[in-house]
Amino acid sequence: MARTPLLMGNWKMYKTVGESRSFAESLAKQSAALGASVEYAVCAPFTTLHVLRVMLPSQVKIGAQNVYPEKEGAFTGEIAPPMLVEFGTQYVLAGHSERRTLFGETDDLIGRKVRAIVDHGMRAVLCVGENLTEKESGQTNAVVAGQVIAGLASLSASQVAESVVAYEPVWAIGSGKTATPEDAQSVASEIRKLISEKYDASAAEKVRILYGGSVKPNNIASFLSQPDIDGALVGGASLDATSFADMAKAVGGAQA
Ligand SMILES: O=C(CO)COP(=O)(O)O
Repeated sequence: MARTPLLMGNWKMYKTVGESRSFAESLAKQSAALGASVEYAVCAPFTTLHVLRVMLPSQVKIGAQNVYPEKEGAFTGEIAPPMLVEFGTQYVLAGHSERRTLFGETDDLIGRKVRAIVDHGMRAVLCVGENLTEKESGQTNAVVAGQVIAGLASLSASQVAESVVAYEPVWAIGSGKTATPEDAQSVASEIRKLISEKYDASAAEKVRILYGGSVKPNNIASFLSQPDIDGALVGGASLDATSFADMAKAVGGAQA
């Protein structure tokens, strides 16, 4: 069964409401680039979700970059899953490497976030990836496997099937260096094999695996043309509407 490709932007801590409005207006003018065979989403700062929901072309879904794994409570500064649902949020990132390294998120907390996202009817995008030291010491597959197992631990096979795993080597994020498409494919294939072993063949067949790390309009097709890579999670190159539209065109081409 064919998996629908997913082009997902991660805006990180960029864009005010005014800047988000400009992005949405510009992308709306280029919406012919958003082909029907691909799914699109933008994971934006909480403060911009409303304006994006109202103004983005309807093909582009709304995603959040973080969530706290409780329904409500005395957790100053945090955002609860029902608050995201109310905005029409369909995807939520969990375990981005910046959250793991800058904010000390553990595999245990990330697993609880994934569970909370799914429990509230949204789709989790579990981010995994090795750092440079781990890559150079040949630990990539072991590190990624540990993060995948812990992140998805509380989900059933059918919930895993509906989720997304984003393989983002830490050394490739914002560095201008990418994994080779072949290396990214090899890790994606290992992730799929692991999910087949831990859950079942159907979950492995259905779960979407994205590559992230210095993806640009001129290299995205080389990743999407790999058999186990179903899309891209894009930081810097997703901030500009024309660049987003160019990637949409390239993804449509790669899947044609
Ligand atoms: O971290 C990323 C997406 O989540 C990747 O960022 P860049 O595309 O800017 O390298």
